[in-house]
Amino acid sequence: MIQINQLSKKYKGADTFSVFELNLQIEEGEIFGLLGPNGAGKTTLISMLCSLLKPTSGSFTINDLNFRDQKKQLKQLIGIVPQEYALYPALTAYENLYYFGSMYGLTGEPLKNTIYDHLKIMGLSRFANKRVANFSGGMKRRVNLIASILHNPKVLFLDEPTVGVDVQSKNVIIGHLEELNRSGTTLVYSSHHLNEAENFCTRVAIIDHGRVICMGEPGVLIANQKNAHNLEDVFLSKTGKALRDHA
Ligand SMILES: Nc1ncnc2c1ncn2[C@@H]1O[C@H](COP(=O)(O)OP(=O)(O)OP(=O)(O)O)[C@@H](O)[C@H]1O
Repeated sequence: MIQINQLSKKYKGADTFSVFELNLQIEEGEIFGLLGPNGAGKTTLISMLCSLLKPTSGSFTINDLNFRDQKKQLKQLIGIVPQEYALYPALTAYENLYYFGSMYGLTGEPLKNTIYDHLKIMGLSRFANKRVANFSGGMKRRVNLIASILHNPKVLFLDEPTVGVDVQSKNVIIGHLEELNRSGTTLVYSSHHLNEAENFCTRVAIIDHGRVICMGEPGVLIANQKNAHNLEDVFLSKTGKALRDHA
């Protein structure tokens, strides 16, 4: 369903490629994890797949839609949960969600009902009419997630959806994502939470320096890596222990 062929990105003025000749196939119904150290290229890859960033070379299709000629149809098919909050702090949760829903052509009662349904599942019903500016990080993450799924996307891209949230919010977010997946949404998610990814993902790709260096079901990767007890052990064996500081 997602077919990525030799996809590369070199930012303007950069010396090196952030994503380099990357090939990947993600099947319908998967929960696919993109893992990798800071600067590995996860956000760059997700941004290209969401048509937010133009590839330098290579190609990809989602549900056989080509990113060059069928961008408009492709955007209707996908949802994006960005790493940064894409919310208007001065608006209430409901107003934010109504705005995002209307961007996908949703209106009136159906949109209103969908918003209230999601707010309820996310434990936010009583905050519907409160300004987002006063929300905690976990509440903002949950509103951010709802904003990206109101149009019921076939594929949802999530860039670190549980970063900076408490365990309670994380459980609600992961639970809702699993429910979405059960009802047919393919999830592609990046994270630094390896324990979470180990339990949540059907398959993961470990990315480093813009390339896939290892891919498979978490359990199989752990079983195949000598002395590995969990995905973090596999990750460290594949990517090393050196810090990835850059400025
Ligand atoms: N707008 C940009 N201009 C130039 N270089 C960029 C830009 N955005 C990212 N990069 C570089 O591209 C590389 C990949 O960055 P990217 O943000 O995709 O990594 P990441 O795996 O998402 O990292 P993190 O886990 O820290 O979010 C890094 O070297 C980064 O410095």
